[in-house]
Amino acid sequence: MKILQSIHSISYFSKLFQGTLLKNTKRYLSTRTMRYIEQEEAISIDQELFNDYRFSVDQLMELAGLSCATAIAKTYSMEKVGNKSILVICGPGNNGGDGLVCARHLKVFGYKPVIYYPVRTEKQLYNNLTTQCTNMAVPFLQMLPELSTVECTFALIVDAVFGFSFKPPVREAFVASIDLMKKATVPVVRYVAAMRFQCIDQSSHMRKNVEET
Ligand SMILES: NC(=O)C1=CN([C@@H]2O[C@H](COP(=O)(O)OP(=O)(O)OC[C@H]3O[C@@H](n4cnc5c(N)ncnc54)[C@H](O)[C@@H]3O)[C@@H](O)[C@H]2O)[C@H](O)CC1
Repeated sequence: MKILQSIHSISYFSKLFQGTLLKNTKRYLSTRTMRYIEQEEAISIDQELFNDYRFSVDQLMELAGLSCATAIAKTYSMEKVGNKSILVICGPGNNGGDGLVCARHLKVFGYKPVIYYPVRTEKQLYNNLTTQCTNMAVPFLQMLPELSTVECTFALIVDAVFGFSFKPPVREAFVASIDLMKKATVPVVRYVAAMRFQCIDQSSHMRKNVEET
């Protein structure tokens, strides 16, 4: 299995704080080996960004989505993707919001994102994000495509289903999406947005250590 990663977001944070690194992130930024972080660690980093640094949800979500779209553009050039689309599967929470932002930036970069967003949460933030995608001609699918359709139509899948508020087991509305991502042979892109790490994983939906490339 080949795992690719980008350190774009880490250098972004280094620059942002001009050496005054967040106490929770410091140990990650000081090492060259990246890894997935645990749920509690991700939550505490987010809390620090909100409470100590006074970031807003919109700001963090924009950074997460842009970082993910940037990592995709660096890893999967327009030439590699060719005429194919990118399927962005969005969950009901902020991780899904990150996915909507990612889709919008992918469109700006010249890709053809298509969104599957089966459970919409009625909040102004998400309504605004879906309006932006609609107005930018990013289509929303009413149904999850079949595996065979995914394999021939999409160059990759962006997994923006759950972040750190996920509590197993997966509920009915997302079982098919998770199953599709497990079975698909096209690359599945996912990220740990709280750290703005971009981890691009070509196979399963399970948490793994990230190899350095
Ligand atoms: N904290 C922030 O404001 C930001 C975080 N970012 C990213 O968002 C996620 C955390 O967001 P949150 O909304 O807390 O949670 P999730 O996206 O993980 O989803 C919660 C959502 O999912 C439902 N749910 C939970 N478990 C299940 C399940 N087993 N089956 C089905 N549905 C489930 C739950 O009911 C909620 O509706 C964080 O990881 C970051 O990636 C943003 O980057 C910026 C702001």
